[in-house]
Amino acid sequence: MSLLSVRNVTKKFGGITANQDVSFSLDAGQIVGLIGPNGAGKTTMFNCIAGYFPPTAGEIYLNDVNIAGLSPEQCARAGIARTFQVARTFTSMTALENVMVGAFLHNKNVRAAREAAAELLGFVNLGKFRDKPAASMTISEQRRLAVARALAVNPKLLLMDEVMAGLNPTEVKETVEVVLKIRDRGISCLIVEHVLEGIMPIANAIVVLDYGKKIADGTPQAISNDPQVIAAYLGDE
Ligand SMILES: Nc1ncnc2c1ncn2[C@@H]1O[C@H](COP(=O)(O)OP(=O)(O)OP(=O)(O)O)[C@@H](O)[C@H]1O
Repeated sequence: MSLLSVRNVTKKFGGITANQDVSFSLDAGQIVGLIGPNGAGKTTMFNCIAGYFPPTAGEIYLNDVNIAGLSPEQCARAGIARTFQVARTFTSMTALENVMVGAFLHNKNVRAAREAAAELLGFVNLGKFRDKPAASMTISEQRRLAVARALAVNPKLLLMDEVMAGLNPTEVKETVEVVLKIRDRGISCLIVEHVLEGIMPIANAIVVLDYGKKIADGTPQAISNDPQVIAAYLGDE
């Protein structure tokens, strides 16, 4: 059985159809990339999966539970965590405190939350920032901090929205290594990304959206050779 199964999801905002009859699935232990041109509906799909918007139609199964229409907190408790396109770090708080915010979802004990947060900071290679304000970190470091905070809710599935955008090649490599470590920890990853050199080498599958519709779904190699994908997206890279 798939971990995540998106079934015929449509999301409309008034007259705009941001997602139209989109279906795809992701198995446990997989990294799946969600790509497509600006405005294709990628973030909207994330928002539907993570409970920020109810889909207008369709179902979203996490294992055998239909989570479509649940609140963000209910989705988080069901096992879905996410990062945002613009990293929402609390800049005046320390790195450790930022991650503790996530840990408190399951752990009301401050000491246990602090220990879990410290472990996760080390996991994303930010241990040295533990007691430093998030404002002192680079964009790349703040994105990994947001990843650590999302991991602190103990997800089965992590949704990452453009964590590699605007990073230099070294930073992209560091982020890719963290994504692989997350997968190796048993957490599946669904990643919206325009940085194809980051996502293509590590994804089990790529789902391509264009004008709200799914136009392709397959291995990175199959997607790279798909004429419709090249015309809609890869052609103008
Ligand atoms: N809250 C909203 N209200 C109205 N329209 C919205 C809302 N969110 C998204 N849209 C519209 O839905 C469409 C899809 O947008 P979305 O942000 O999901 O695309 P995207 O693929 O994530 O784009 P990008 O790569 O630029 O982030 C766009 O036409 C957008 O204007």
